[in-house]
Amino acid sequence: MSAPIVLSADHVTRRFGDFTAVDEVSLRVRGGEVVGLLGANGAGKTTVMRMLLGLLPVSSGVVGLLGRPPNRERRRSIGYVPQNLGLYRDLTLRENLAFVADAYGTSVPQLPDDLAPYADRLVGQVPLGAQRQAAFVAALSHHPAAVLLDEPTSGVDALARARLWDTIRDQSDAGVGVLVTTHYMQEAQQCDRLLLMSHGRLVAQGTETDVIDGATAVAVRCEDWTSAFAALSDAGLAATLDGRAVRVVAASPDRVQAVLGNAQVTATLTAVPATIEERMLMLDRDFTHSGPDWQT
Ligand SMILES: Nc1ncnc2c1ncn2[C@@H]1O[C@H](COP(=O)(O)OP(=O)(O)OP(=O)(O)O)[C@@H](O)[C@H]1O
Repeated sequence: MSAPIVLSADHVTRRFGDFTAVDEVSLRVRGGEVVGLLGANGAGKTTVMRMLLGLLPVSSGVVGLLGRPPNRERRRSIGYVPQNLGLYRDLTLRENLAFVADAYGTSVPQLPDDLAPYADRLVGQVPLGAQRQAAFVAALSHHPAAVLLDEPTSGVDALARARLWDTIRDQSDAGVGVLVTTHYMQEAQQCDRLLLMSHGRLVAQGTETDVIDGATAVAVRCEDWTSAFAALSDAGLAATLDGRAVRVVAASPDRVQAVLGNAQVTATLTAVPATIEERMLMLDRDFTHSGPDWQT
């Protein structure tokens, strides 16, 4: 039997004045799964999370927390780490944890060993990685059924990030449903399922293979990679640089060849599978242009 649905949205829309920040989004998160919510800045991810929690009213549609409309009581069964972490900056780490335990009526959680040196420091005097870890401890202290994490590892080093992901995996192994936003594609690959948002809409979902959906990018190999990159960018193509490797999405190899030819840059072109990030870029361009310039 499948695990229960802990978070749900059905055709949820949120408008701010004339602006539609979230447009007809439907999603489900079940206990035990880690679902990644991806999208460019401003795509609507935080707004979705805040509506799921009932912290922001929907303009239309229905959200569910543990199968019912969100309310204060059901929020007590949820852990939430917002982008700003939600810690009180005028309290120490230890005081923050005591405060949260008091609010939930639970015992004060044990500080992990690596946080012990910071226990009695004010939040603002603690490195960001330790703040994030403490926010996790606080959000998980009452054994929630679902956890919402808004860019939980932003700005922390690789080791701290790996630790936080260990904690996320421990939670899902224990049956907790996790919805997590991230800008790190390596983290997206650790999710069981992905939801891609662009301009308020859900534009793709499923496994990494599902969301990439066979899309390809053009890899450009040439000596003069700086001229290649400049010419492609000047022509309005979506060119990216990874070291000296130039790649282009949403453009045919013929179009890339034509632009490079005009700029008198000699290059070898290969169609390669797109990454998640490139797929997101393509879907964003599909929205902002009338269509991908693949055909042009
Ligand atoms: N209270 C508000 N009033 C007006 N516009 C808002 C409000 N909250 C969010 N928005 C707008 O809604 C859009 C979606 O914002 P949201 O914070 O959900 O995006 P996001 O995908 O979480 O972005 P980021 O990755 O930068 O956190 C943005 O254009 C934002 O400016």
